[in-house]
Amino acid sequence: MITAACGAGTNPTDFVDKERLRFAHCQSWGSLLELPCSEGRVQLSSRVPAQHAQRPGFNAQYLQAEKYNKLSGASSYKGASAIVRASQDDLIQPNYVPEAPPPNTITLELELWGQRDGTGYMLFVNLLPSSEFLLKAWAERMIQSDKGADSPDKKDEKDKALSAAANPENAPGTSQLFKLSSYLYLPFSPPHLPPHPCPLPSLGISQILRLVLQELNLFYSRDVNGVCLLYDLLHSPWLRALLKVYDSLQEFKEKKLVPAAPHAQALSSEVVKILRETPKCPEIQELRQILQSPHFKALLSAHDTVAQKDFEPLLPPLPDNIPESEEAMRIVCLVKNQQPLGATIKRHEMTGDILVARVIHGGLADRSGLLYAGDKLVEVNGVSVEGLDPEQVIHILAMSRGTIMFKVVPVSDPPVNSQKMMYVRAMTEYWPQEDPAIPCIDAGLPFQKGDILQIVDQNDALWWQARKISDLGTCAGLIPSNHLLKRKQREFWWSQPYQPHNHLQSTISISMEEGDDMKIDEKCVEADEETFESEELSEDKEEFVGYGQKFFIAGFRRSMRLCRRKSHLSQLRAKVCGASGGLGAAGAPYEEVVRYQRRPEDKHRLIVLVGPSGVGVNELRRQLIELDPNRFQSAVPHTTRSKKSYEMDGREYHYVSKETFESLMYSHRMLEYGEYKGHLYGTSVDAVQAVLDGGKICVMDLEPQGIQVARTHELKPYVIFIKPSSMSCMKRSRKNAKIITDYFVDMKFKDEDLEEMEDLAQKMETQFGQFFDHVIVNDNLHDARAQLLSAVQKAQEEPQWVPATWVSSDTES
Ligand SMILES: Nc1ncnc2c1ncn2[C@@H]1O[C@H](COP(=O)(O)OP(=O)(O)OP(=O)(O)O)[C@@H](O)[C@H]1O
Repeated sequence: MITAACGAGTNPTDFVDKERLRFAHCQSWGSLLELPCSEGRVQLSSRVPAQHAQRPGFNAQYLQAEKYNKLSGASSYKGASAIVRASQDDLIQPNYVPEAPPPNTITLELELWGQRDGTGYMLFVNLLPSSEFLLKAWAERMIQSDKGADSPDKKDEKDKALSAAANPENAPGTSQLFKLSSYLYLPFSPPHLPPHPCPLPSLGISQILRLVLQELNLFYSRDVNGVCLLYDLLHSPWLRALLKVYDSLQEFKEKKLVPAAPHAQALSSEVVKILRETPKCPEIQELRQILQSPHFKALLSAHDTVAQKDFEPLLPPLPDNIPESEEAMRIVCLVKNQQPLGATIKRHEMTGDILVARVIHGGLADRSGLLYAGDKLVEVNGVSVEGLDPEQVIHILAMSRGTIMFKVVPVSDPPVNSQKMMYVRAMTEYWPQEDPAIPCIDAGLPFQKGDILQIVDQNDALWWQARKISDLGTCAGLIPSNHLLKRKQREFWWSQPYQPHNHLQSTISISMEEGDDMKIDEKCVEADEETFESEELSEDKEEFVGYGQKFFIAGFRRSMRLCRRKSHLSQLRAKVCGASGGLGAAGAPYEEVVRYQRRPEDKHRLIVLVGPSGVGVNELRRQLIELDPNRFQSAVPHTTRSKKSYEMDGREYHYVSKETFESLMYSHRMLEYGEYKGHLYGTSVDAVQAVLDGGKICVMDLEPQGIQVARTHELKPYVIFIKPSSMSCMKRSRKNAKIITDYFVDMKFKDEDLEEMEDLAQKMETQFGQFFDHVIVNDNLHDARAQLLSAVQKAQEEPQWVPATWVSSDTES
């Protein structure tokens, strides 16, 4: 018996190649074990049956393992090579005659390598007894089995074998030799055919398949090369299943199914009625429940619809004599299921024809694939539209219920939307109801600042079609194109000369700040005149003691925030930014965005916190840093004031000259800056970069006017807006909070402070909402901190919409 255990998922198949046998050992007989192997290690064990080992003459047997160092020698096994190793090396020497009886089990180890040709290599290993021994053994076996009843075929074979054994000169030919060997201890019987997994219906193709398999079976036992593969293929369960499906479909097609009852619903109701009158038992109860369940009723309803062929829409019969001129007509029937048609119409200026102006992406008309922009309407529900106004046609459409039939002359070249899908962030808001110019108010898509829109159609220079990414399942809506919206914005601004907050330069911040300055002044006076004098001292106190802070954290320069409000910030900013005011994007109504996912090896995104004064921006920032100072850090600000004895350059501040500071300002390397008591204070891009370069997440607070400066591909800021909660909640939660920290002014929030905060928050949202990536309502401090932590993590680890320029700049660099 030859058994084989193969590595690398190969399956050995006993298989005989007569040609190979002739080629290699035409003078001897033997077995060829053909292994379809991929690269790997194969072990073969040849076990010599005990009865043969004890026979006289067995010693004369020689085992031969044919060693093919280069299988490439045979043309059909190009490129393959093999080493044959035996557990006892000498056993594999050709024509080796062992001195002692061979062990019962001989193990050969084969190592295969080479180019795979897709089917695996064929390796031949011959384990050959001497032909003399084999003949004798076979003859003896034949004689023994003679005692049993033999078929005429077998008898014939035995006779031939016996004569061959008696006279070695008459040795059988190769194929006969193989047959003989298969009767002996090196069997080559074909593998047992697996039983059919399930009886296939004896129909057409399946029957043919069965016949083919039977036929193949015969070939198999005759060992025709290549049959095995075909056998396996035809016997594969998937092919059988496929054919079974095919047969079933054929059968179904021929049957022409007729419903047993076209009114199953009525029948079911009748049955339920009868069941109600029959004595109650659990089975009847259950049946009643099933028949009355909504799903079952729906199923029966669907069944009846199909059985009665009650399909909508019912197309009107085509007129018998269609005039030639109407050849190009298309009749379109749409079923209006409480949803708009998703198409707009217009009148052709020259001809007066009513045309389909646009088909809304994803709407009913678009999904039907039957109406195109440019199609000429001829009739709607049998009513000719010739000479009608578009409004009158719309009225007919609005009054129609269910099926609407259009007769149209198709446009000769239906428009093809070849533009790629684009995503934009709305930098302004749009309300179709307030726009008298929109072609169809109902088709308009309202959006707010910061909404991400998917632009699906830009064919029209004035009106694009878009969807909100939060609502991609719906059909698209009309939005003004970039060009049109810019024009509208310009017109609006010019028509509103007394509303400076709508101006491109966005001077709302300036007016807000001026207002704040006054309030601060009042508070300061109200609190303590002395406070101004002791400001520096208090600042020192804050930076060293940190009022409760466990360790020194740079960048909490309260004085700078206050001084900025009191300083000439607006003038400084105007000087630096020129006429554009640094808000160039305010003029662009849409900003193209892409999905950005920070890779682990990338620098962290800058986290910017924005909020009205006193809302808790610094409190939250401080708490976040204290939570994990190894992960979060502030940027060290710059100042032109002189260093004090207890300070360290680069710890509290970077102490620089006025010239250096101004050069940073004018080269736009300052994210924020202000002047107080003749000194400049600010945070530079480089200070932020230093934190990011150190592998930490830089968390900074910024006046909203600074967001635009920070929005670079370098920093990729993620802006979080800290918003006050409702007045009632604020009054409760800020009972013990201090409006200005103890080093400067220490006083409780008054109602007007809270109102001012709310008002300021609203203004910030209106003016800068498009830049906010996330909004946190700071009611409960603990919750707000948890939200902040989660938002910061999301910003670093999850995909976010960012300006497309940030990502393309990455690719370029
Ligand atoms: N959720 C909250 N509940 C109660 N008190 C809070 C909450 N958030 C902040 N505070 C307190 O409110 C006061 C003002 O907070 P904070 O100093 O952080 O304001 P800010 O937003 O940084 O203001 P500014 O911009 O003027 O510096 C502090 O005393 C702070 O502890």
